[in-house]
Amino acid sequence: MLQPSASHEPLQQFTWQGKTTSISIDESTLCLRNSSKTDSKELEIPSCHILSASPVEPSKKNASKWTLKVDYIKSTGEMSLKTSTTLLQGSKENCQSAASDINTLVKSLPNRKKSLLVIVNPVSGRKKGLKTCQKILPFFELANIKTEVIVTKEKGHASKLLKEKDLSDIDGIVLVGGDGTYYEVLNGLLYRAQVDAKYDLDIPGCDWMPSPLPVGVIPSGSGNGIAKILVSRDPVTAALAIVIGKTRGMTTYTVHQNSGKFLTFGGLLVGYGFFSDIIYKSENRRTLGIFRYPVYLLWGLFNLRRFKVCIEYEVPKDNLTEPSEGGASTVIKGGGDCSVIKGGGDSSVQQKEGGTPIERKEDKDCASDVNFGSKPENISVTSPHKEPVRRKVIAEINRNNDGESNLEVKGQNDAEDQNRKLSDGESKTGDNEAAQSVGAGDCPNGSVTDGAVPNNIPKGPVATVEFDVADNTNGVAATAVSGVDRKDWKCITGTYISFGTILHLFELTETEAVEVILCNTVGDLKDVFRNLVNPNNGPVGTTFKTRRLLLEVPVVNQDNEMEMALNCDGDYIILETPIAIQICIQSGLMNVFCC
Ligand SMILES: Nc1ncnc2c1ncn2[C@@H]1O[C@H](COP(=O)(O)OP(=O)(O)OP(=O)(O)O)[C@@H](O)[C@H]1O
Repeated sequence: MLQPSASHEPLQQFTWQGKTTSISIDESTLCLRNSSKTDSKELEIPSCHILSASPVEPSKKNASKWTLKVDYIKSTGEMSLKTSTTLLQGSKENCQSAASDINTLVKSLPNRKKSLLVIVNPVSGRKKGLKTCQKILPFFELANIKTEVIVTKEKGHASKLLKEKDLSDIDGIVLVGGDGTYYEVLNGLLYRAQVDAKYDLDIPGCDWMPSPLPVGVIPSGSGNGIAKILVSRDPVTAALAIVIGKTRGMTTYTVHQNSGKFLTFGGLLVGYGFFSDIIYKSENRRTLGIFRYPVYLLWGLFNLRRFKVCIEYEVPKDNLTEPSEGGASTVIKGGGDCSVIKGGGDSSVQQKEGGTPIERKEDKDCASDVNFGSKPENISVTSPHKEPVRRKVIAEINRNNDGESNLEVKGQNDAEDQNRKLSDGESKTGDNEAAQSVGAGDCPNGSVTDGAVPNNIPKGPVATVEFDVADNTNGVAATAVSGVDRKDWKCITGTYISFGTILHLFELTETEAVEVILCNTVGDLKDVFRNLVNPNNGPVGTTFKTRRLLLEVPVVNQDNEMEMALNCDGDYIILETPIAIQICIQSGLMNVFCC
């Protein structure tokens, strides 16, 4: 039997387009050469583009020539793949042995998958998931890739399935759906990877285990943002890219509550406000298909909600991107040894003696308070509200002989102290060395938003300290987030109509940093949509890059009802209490088929 040759030795002589032709194949290329001319290549096909080869009997009984049929993938433009076929005539033996050799070689290619689990969302987009699936399955069959098809029965099915199913015989997942289906698959796979590795999901900022299997996306949703970025919105191109088998790592994020409690994985964008309102509201009008987005976009523009937000973010060491100019934000650069700060309309900043100088940029339009604690031990105190309603809480500090402090809340003071408004510039400072973070859970009915544990407390159970506590009904989030080393962090506080990483996640798989876009004008929003179409349009609103951020948002709507949807990819989760959340970004966690 003729073996495929690593040095392009011809397999056999055939007739191709009327010319005597030799065919050779190695790991990189299948090559047809005109035998009469040396070195004249007639057709070259990358080996990974070959679907399969088969010997075809002559249709006429007495005909001696058989046909070698080679099905392969052809690029027909940028991000467009089609199938094509070439036919060669030869003897029965030549056709059979060449077909067998080609198939053996293709099967041994490292990127060629053998068995795929296909998960179909029958309700995504225009409910064409099953039809789309039927359209693409023959390509996998042609490429001798086994498939197992599972049609989801309800929301959450895909995620649950991937958490539980035996996947040992499967070497790739294909989803037929939209961004929400990708979100489910990603959550199922990454959750499973952490559980298998016995990782505790409630530890933000961990180096998570990557997905054990690559994921391919066959677009069948409404927006299909993920499909567009990875390969194409054309299902055939997407399926053929999976056959070729090239993969890459994808940036993903985890969302945690202030306490560290894990909320979700995600891989496309995360946002609240305008974007999540559109997704959340339009969910009830799925019958409109993709048109629900423009309809609710208009609705959203007429019902714009604005949010006072405080974001603290880590500055990536290799990528010190300053927030773009012009945003309604206040930024403290440098992050010297400053401690504390407090609510009220105008912020006050105190710098510790001998600390790194603080440079402050301020936009006068911004009603904001800013604080940035430079040391992990510092309490960082901020309030996203201009005039927060506050309550006092009496807490007792116990300091043991090793200098460790414990804070115990003893209770709130009486009604006359409630709703006390802090005067501008009023501030408390604590010594950096002794200060400790105070979490939301430490206080009844609210979150500590101001205060630091003074250092001059003698050892032993001692002091009583008063903390100002944000009133829950005001929706002020906890700000003293524990357990985060914020040495190289910055803070932006302002009023925004939305927030998101807006697809840029995909572009930044190598740098480990993602772009955060804060929109504070309708013009910014317009630019965001322009960027969705063409991500190279440049910065929008206030833009910065980071790997990790703490986000504090009030979650009340105008009627003082708790309601805030956090939009994660094509899906959302409802936040029901004032919340500070951590978003941690890690590159390369998801392995995805790409072009
Ligand atoms: N069998 C099912 N019945 C009802 N909902 C399902 C089912 N299977 C999956 N889902 C849910 O359907 C929702 C929509 O899916 P998906 O996001 O993929 O489509 P889409 O919203 O049309 O597309 P896109 O997010 O790209 O705009 C997802 O939240 C998913 O969890």
